[in-house]
Amino acid sequence: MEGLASFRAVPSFTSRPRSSILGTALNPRRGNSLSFPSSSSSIVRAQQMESKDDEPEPEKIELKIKEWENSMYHNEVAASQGIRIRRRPPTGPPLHYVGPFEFRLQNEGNTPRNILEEIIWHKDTQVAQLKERQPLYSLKKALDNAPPVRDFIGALRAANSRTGLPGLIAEVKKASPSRGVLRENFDPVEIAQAYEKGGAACLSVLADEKFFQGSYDNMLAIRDAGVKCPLLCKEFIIEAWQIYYARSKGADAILLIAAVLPDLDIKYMTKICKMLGMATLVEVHDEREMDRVLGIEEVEFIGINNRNLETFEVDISNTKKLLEGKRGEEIRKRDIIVVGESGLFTPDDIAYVQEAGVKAVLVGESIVKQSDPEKGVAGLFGKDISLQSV
Ligand SMILES: O=C(O)c1ccccc1NCC(=O)[C@H](O)[C@H](O)COP(=O)(O)O
Repeated sequence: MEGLASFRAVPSFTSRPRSSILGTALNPRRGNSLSFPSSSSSIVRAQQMESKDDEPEPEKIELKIKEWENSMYHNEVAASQGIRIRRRPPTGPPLHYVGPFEFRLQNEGNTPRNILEEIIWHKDTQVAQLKERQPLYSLKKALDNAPPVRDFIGALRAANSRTGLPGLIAEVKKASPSRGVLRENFDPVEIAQAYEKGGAACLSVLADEKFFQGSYDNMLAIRDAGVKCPLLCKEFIIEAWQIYYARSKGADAILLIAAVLPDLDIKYMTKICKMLGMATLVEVHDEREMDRVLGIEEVEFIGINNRNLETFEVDISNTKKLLEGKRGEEIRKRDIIVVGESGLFTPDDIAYVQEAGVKAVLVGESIVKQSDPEKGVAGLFGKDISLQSV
């Protein structure tokens, strides 16, 4: 069950349908025809093969080829579902792929189209390195020593019934690409304890280091300090391996972003989470993503992000828009818990998304920036929602 490679049958070159956007070239090593992305602006460059001494081992070449095939296949499937984020830079087939030639796309370039794509490309490289250090079989063993899983969705439902307000997922976030550093004096445990005292039902802990200055150690430290709120590992998940990793660090829930993951990945990863007793928050931003996600029967927990992760634009009316009409009806019928995410600052904002139909909210900036985050929670809701209050 490790990653996509073993989950899907990787289509062979001969059996794979060749769409009009695919170019072809001869693969002398396999004696058949291969496909690589091409466009009118892409010029394929052929170079002389390096000397024999420079050649990597055949197994490594094979692995690179498989990775590249997978990534091309992923991009095709993703694009057919309207996903614009590419998993890897479109550098073309790996070196030695086609015998004496190295193919490389030129004008497509290695520049990510937006911040989300940049994050995903970085994540892809990072996960590959982490997996080498700790393969899935050893990670699975580590789960025996992981702290027990807590009921994330149950905690949100309980908070919602207790206060009559959306259950709060309070975010432990030092920085973000759109806002820069939010809090200089950042003590994750202190902040988590303050949120809990203030009445947060659950916490979201940023794990990404490069773009959010977060870490898995923060999550573990928060758990070790005795914080009882269930924890969402706020990470950009692209492989099943990351779910096991998050669990080993004490996560009770993970986030899957529909703008990044094809339906089959969402389905597969949701099943893994269920098996591990974890909750899966599936995040959408537009109608198309919402419809895709509602088409996946395993999904029971949906986040509507008011922030466009490609442009950073924030508009809380997005939550209302995606919950109107048939979509809202379906959500209520299936008793799916919806979380309103991002850009929530005032009691009026909370009332607005509650009116739209959310049972929970995910809030970072407005409360993490307060000198006293416990009071920040009360300020956000316009009243004390701590356990002592009700
Ligand atoms: O916040 C960003 O700049 C960002 C950029 C790229 C990908 C994700 C990003 N943020 C994740 C989130 O949506 C928020 O951390 C979360 O919903 C809380 O939002 P806020 O209350 O506005 O801090």
